[in-house]
Amino acid sequence: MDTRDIMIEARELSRTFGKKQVVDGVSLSARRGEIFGLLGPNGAGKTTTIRMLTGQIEPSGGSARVAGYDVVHQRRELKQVIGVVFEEQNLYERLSARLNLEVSCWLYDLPKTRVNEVLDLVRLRDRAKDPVRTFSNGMKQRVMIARALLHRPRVLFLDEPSRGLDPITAREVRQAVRDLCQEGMTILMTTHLMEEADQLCHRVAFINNGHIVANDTPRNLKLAHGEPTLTVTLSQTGQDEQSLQEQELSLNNSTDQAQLEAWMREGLVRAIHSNEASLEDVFIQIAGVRPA
Ligand SMILES: Nc1ncnc2c1ncn2[C@@H]1O[C@H](COP(=O)(O)OP(=O)(O)OP(=O)(O)O)[C@@H](O)[C@H]1O
Repeated sequence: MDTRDIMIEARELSRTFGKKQVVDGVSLSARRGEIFGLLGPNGAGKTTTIRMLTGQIEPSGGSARVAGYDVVHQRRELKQVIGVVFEEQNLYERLSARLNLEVSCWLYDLPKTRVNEVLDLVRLRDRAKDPVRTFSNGMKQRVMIARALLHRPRVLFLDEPSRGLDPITAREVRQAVRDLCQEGMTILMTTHLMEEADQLCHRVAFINNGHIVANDTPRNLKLAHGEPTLTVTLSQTGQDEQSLQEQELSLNNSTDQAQLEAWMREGLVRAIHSNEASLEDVFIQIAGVRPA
């Protein structure tokens, strides 16, 4: 792989606040066009890691480069190639989406011609004239993403992009993230929603107590650590369809395997469905705690 394709690279990144070690030796890398998910429970160190990678706070140890720039020594260059969207919404509610973006263009000396392009990227061009206060939370989140894209960043950092959103608006935001990735953007996002990460991220790192405890594709993690199960639909001898019942069996458990063989021999099995382990199951198995 061409090393120029590595857009985010952290090596043994650490951060203490007072005596508290909040991030402890985090190493990770993300390639161009990849959506990388940093997953973990509250207080795990996700936001602190993003704040270091975006040059907002200095690491206490280790190093990191984003789009080739050192996050401590090349902060000015770094700011020009990254976009950052944090959780709190800080839009001008009374102004239209377009005006919100134009104000940012004016503040940062960017061409206003870019506004239509970013509105298209987040699929909000048709609502551009409406005041932001009339938008759903998902639409507001997309305006914030649009604003972070005005200066054509190469790497986008999203902290909990769907926190507090209902499932439909969260889906709109996920679609916007996918669209950006199609355009070649590298995205690092934090989330404690395992299903969201599973659907969206090419690669995820589990972080717990400031440590990365796993780092791989969601599929590999589920294959390596997840316990697949079977849902078996049974009918009891001499009874009709009404008395069907479902049982869940583990594929890695010899007692369950013997049970399934016995049911098959007795002709009780009506249907079998296989269930893949969820990323949440894997997280609990590896980290020993729930992700949220
Ligand atoms: N400026 C600070 N001063 C002192 N402690 C801090 C500071 N910022 C974060 N912390 C502490 O560091 C730990 C990790 O916080 P961080 O915000 O990185 O976690 P997180 O994984 O993003 O959690 P959440 O999902 O709740 O946002 C927490 O215990 C937090 O209280």
